[in-house]
Amino acid sequence: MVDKALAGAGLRGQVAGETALCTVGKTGAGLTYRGYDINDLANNAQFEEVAHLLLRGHLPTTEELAEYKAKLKSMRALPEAMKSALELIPADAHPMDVMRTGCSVLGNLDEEKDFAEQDDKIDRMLALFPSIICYWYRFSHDGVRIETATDDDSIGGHFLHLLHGKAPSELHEQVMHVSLILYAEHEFNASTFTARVCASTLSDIHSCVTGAIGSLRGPLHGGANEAAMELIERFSSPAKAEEELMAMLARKDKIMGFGHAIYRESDPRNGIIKQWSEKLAKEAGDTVLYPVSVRCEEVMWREKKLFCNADFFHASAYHFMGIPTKLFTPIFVMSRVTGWTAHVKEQRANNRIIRPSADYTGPESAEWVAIEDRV
Ligand SMILES: CC(=O)SCCNC(=O)CCNC(=O)[C@H](O)C(C)(C)COP(=O)(O)OP(=O)(O)OC[C@H]1O[C@@H](n2cnc3c(N)ncnc32)[C@H](O)[C@@H]1OP(=O)(O)O
Ligand SMILES: O=C([O-])CC(=O)C(=O)O
Repeated sequence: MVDKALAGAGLRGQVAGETALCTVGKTGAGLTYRGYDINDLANNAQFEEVAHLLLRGHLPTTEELAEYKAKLKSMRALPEAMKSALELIPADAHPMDVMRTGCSVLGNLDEEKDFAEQDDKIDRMLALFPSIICYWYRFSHDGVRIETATDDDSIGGHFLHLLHGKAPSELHEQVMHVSLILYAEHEFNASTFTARVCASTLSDIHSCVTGAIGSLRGPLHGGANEAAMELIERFSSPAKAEEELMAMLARKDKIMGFGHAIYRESDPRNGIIKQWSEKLAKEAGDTVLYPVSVRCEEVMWREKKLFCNADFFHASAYHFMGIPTKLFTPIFVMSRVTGWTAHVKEQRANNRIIRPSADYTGPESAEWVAIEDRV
């Protein structure tokens, strides 16, 4: 990959603040949340433990985890006014717009009146986001009004249960834990920075998260997992994938799910989700999608030294669990809400309004022309 100078466009390489939450690429390819290596977290933890780590500052004890999960579980029911709002959104709406609207509506129904309420508001968003997307999806696509107050043990299990109308297998619930852990936090990425800028004006927590959802929606950020799926499902075999990818590269097309703003040689989340995707492929009896994905990875590295980021193998993994492509990025929201809000808390605890400067490139001075004299 071209080793661009870490300066200039896109604020690359510039330190824009401090955080105790996460390091990205500090030791080469590493990723840590509050000092814990991502491999240890993904291999051993449940997503709720990681949420507790990010939001409460430490890994929970058994009692703390049980209490935290019970609290989240008790908050899964949607308010009637939220259901009415979701029922107004058409089936062809973009699910990330549904998430954005759902979050904003929640800000009206459950306003954060004081920062002392932040933890409760955050927990409610964490508990409600799967309910919001699944209620809208099932109502608009299947014409059913689902009950969202399930007794599922985990957020990922709850999501799959609401989506498919039945409790998930152990394997699928486990993959959801891993996926939600991998997506939970990533330092000053675009959507988190959006949340921090909003927080720096002392705005409310729902505004911070609503803005962050908008930033995550784009295909250069969270939207890449859906774009990656749309790419790989076009290929009927690894050979076909190679042929078409070579043509895309010759056209200088951007290949979604590859490359990264900070990592230079690999994304540590890729190897983890790739392994789970392979397991799911075996379970599903897949002989095309996973081999196609592997060939894409090989070709991109061979030709361009571009590597898969967190999004690429998430596409096939989610697909094997029967998740519709358009719900991929909303799952990212269900996870990253922990990172976003941990950053909002951090920003609030040591705040100064974020307001950088710009190099002016416009005209030096312009002479006023009355409207009737303008051409
Ligand atoms: C969870 C996440 O948000 S991870 C990111 C998800 N996004 C994607 O997968 C979208 C595809 N990837 C990209 O667009 C980019 O790699 C980004 C947005 C992630 C990073 O952008 P940048 O920091 O500008 O990339 P970087 O400086 O490393 O790019 C170096 C060169 O490689 C090229 N390049 C980078 N990624 C790709 C790609 N996926 N396909 C083709 N070429 C690429 C760039 O065009 C650039 O070439 P140039 O110097 O001729 O303009
Ligand atoms: O850090 C970034 O720029 C994007 C990313 O991988 C993430 O937000 O998970």
